[in-house]
Amino acid sequence: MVQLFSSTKTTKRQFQPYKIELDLNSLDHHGRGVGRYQGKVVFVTGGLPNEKVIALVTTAKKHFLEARLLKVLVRSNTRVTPKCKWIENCGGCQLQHLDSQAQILEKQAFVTELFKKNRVTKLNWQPAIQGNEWHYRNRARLATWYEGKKDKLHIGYREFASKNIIEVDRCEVLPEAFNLVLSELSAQLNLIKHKKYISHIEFNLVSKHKICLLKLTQNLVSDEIQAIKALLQKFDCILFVQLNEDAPICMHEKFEENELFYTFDKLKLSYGLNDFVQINSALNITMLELALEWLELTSTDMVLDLFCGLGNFSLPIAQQVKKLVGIEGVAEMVTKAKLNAKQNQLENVEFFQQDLNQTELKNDYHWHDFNKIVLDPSRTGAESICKNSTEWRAEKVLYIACEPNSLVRDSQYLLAAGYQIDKISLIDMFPHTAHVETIALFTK
Ligand SMILES: C[S@@+](CC[C@H](N)C(=O)[O-])C[C@H]1O[C@@H](n2cnc3c(N)ncnc32)[C@H](O)[C@@H]1O
Repeated sequence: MVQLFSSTKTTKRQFQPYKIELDLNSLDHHGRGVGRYQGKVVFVTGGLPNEKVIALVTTAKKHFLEARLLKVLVRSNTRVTPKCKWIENCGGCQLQHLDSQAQILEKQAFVTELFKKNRVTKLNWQPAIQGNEWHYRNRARLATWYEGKKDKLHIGYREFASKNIIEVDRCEVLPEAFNLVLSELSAQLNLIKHKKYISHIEFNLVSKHKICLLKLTQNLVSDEIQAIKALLQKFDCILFVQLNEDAPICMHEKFEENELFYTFDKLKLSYGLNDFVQINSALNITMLELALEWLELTSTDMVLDLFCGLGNFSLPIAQQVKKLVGIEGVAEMVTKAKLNAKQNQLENVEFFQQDLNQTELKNDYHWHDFNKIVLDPSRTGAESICKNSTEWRAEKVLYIACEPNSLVRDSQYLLAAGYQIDKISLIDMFPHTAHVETIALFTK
């Protein structure tokens, strides 16, 4: 049975759930089936397009209802049996009941529809980039909740749109190596006295290492650390601890920080446990290969990599071009990007720190200097930068988007500046989740 744990007291007025029968015709951006009932839009968790269902309304707002699936009356031929036993509650992989190829088509249709609303109809979709459907997350953070009355630490994921924690003993998108650790680690953590100081557990598969990072609100005592370390050693897993916002500390003397890296071809990219890196590392490689192919790089190219992080796109690009300039907002990431360039003997690169909400390039370069631009912003997108695109001379702009609404908004500026969408592809970075990642090439 699913166990739900809440860390907050609820004071909401009691709502009486009620059953409705309706047809569903699309999916929303959370992966919920969408239909109508008595003139109101209804979002049904667990429902799929082309289904007739009975659903339990759990929230009623002025313009919409939220409901959860009770029974499928007419079943979609894309419905499959979910692999995970927590699918109904866990906020992680809400699309597991939809066939994986149908997930791609639904996500593509969702992006197409967003563009269409903005009067963009020519997209030239390319085949989606896909990797492993399961066990693809190289990095995952699990939440904890300490239940004082029972002196029990619960470990799991947050429930959809809630602070509740769903306790899990395995996860289908975690590497199996960590599934083996999870239940024994949970038992071990429950044996220690100061378990309530553990706020999160993060698993990382880094180069050849398995790492478990415990985030703490207060220090554990030495015996507790030793017991956890010994348990993890059984699984060849390395323990790091991090007290609040301090840097993570490795509990194994022989482990060197420079052992945290990933590779692309012969390049070695080092990073720290708190740095941004792509979570699906296998698909990151495929994405980089596609980016290089679409950019059609030559030895005379001058390339600007905006939101460059620690150089994930910059370094592979720099190997093929005359000059690469990377810009990134976080100073520590700029330092890492510079170190990565140095350790790979790349001398045609420069990295600068700049808040890209400002549109002037804060260095010796001008927009006119670059004939190719890469944009890989976070979810809020690159609006300020793209507003400025009338000034660009670049013949190719490659936009990697983790939020389709931002991509569509920013595309309006690029299109107005004379760019066309040459091609677009879905990157299936997070199968079974509602997350939609795309790569789009603009040309002029
Ligand atoms: C999706 S990550 C991409 C990083 C890198 N391209 C990669 O593939 O690993 C977005 C990056 O944009 C940076 N960023 C976010 N907001 C920014 C801003 N306003 N100015 C500059 N960089 C920003 C983040 O620090 C992060 O490194």
